Formats: sequence, C-alpha cells, structure tokens
Amino acid sequence: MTVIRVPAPRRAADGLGRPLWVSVEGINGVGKTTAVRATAASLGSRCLRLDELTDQAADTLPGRVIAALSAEGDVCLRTGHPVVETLALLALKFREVERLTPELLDGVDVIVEDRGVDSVAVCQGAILHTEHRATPARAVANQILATARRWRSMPDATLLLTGDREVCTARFAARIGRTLPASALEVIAQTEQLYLELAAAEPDRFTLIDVTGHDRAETGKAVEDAVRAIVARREVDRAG
Ligand SMILES: Nc1ncnc2c1ncn2[C@@H]1O[C@H](COP(=O)(O)OP(=O)(O)OP(=O)(O)O)[C@@H](O)[C@H]1O
Ligand SMILES: Cc1cn([C@H]2C[C@H](O)[C@@H](COP(=O)(O)O)O2)c(=O)[nH]c1=O
Repeated sequence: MTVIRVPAPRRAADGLGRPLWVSVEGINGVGKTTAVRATAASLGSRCLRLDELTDQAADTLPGRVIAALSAEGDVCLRTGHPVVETLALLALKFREVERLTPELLDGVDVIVEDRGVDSVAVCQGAILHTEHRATPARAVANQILATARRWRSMPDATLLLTGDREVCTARFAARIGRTLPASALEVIAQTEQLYLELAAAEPDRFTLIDVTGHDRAETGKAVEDAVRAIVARREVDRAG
C-alpha cells in the first residue's frame, strides 16, 4: 500500500536554528494576554509575540473571521455551526505558522503565542459537547489536536495558567462589559477540565503555573521566568 504523506505547511527556519515556540493557555480572564505582553516587552526583539486571534485588527483576515464568528453576540464565538467554526479557527492557527517568514524570524529566539491550538481543542471540544451531548468533549479535543498535528508542529512548550475560576470569569465579564450566561460559564468550566486533562496527558510539553492570588506583575513575572527557563534549557541542550 502506498502511504500518502500530507504536506506540512511552509515553516521558515525549521530545524536546529528555529526559534522555540511557547504557547500560553488558560481559561478566560486568568491573565494570559497581560502576561504575554509583559513577557514579550521584557525579552525585546529576541521574542516574537503572536497575539490572540480575538485581539487582531478588524481589517485583517483573522479579525474578519472572528467578527463573523462573533456576529451572533455569543461570548464563545458560537454561530450555531460548531464544525465550521472549529475548522475556521484551526485554519487561522495554521495560517500563523505559514506567515512566519525568515525575515520575521531574523534574530528571534522564542515565539510566545497567546492561546495556541490547545485553545481551539478545549474551547471547541467543550462547545461541540454542549451541542451534541453524546460526544465527549475530550474526544473532540483529541481529534482537533490530531488534525492539528498533521498540518503543523505543536508548540515546543505550553504554559498553562491556572487560577480561581470565579475570579477569572468575573475579570472576563468585566473586561467585555457583559454578564456571562450560564451556557458560557458551562463552556469555561469544561475548558478548565479539558486543559488539566491535556496537561496530564503531555507532561513534557505542559508546565502548570498557578496564578491564584497573583497580581498582574506577579503573573507576568511567573510567565517571563518560565519562558526564560525554557530558552536557557534549550541553550544547555544545544551546547551538550
Ligand atoms: N492578576 C490579575 N489581577 C487582577 N486583574 C488582572 C490580572 N491579570 C489580568 N487582569 C485583568 O483581567 C482582565 C483579563 O486579563 P487578560 O486579558 O490578561 O486575561 P486573558 O487570560 O488573556 O483573558 P481572555 O482569554 O478573555 O482574553 C484584564 O482587564 C486585565 O487587566
Ligand atoms: C480559540 C477559541 C476561543 N473561543 C472562545 C473563548 C472565549 O470565550 C472567546 C474569546 O476568547 P478570548 O480569549 O476571551 O478573547 O472565544 C472559542 O469559542 N473557540 C476557540 O477555538
């Protein structure tokens, strides 16, 4: 039997010299964006920050797709077509890799990504489960990650920020100026559980950082320290 290989997306600077890829994950309001921005600012030009899909400018392709997925006003990007939503979000995550040209990566040691493919896996796993109760959320999440792995490399390291869910959802609600409906709270609770399960399944990739009680600066410092430690470990591995 002939085995047909699926081509990987174009990826600049593959191999030994490529930058480390660190994704930052966690439920809404745990402080990912604040910490990623502080970390990238502190590391300077050696760090390339990839903004969350929902934070990209309205006139970009991701901005337009997110606007379409938000058109129903649901805080969870639900338009009633969860499979289409999942594939659209995954496509945007593949596009991020394809857009990394050698020029963009010149002098970059580490890419720090605010919500990576794991976000798509846990959010869409939770959403598809709420719409098709017979389908376990974890099975959907695993399937999304298996699809992702066929088309792009997974992050070298993933920092999972954990915190008090009620505090996090209150911050999220305050940030978007809305009361979260029960359906959104259910999705967020499910994503929290899925994150922990994915982290337990891949202990070499995931590092858990508990930011309960941390202020913004403390969370930023914890993420920065973790990124610096991962970069330093790679330097030691290279030298050895
Ligand atoms: N440690 C903290 N203590 C208090 N407020 C915080 C803390 N970290 C972040 N915030 C505030 O909470 C809100 C959410 O923070 P942030 O956007 O960084 O979280 P996030 O995890 O990226 O959320 P989302 O997934 O919804 O984008 C922001 O208004 C931010 O200023
Ligand atoms: C990646 C992704 C995200 N969502 C949800 C998660 C949040 O409720 C919203 C917006 O995210 P933000 O971090 O608060 O900006 O979108 C989703 O439903 N599906 C996804 O794949």
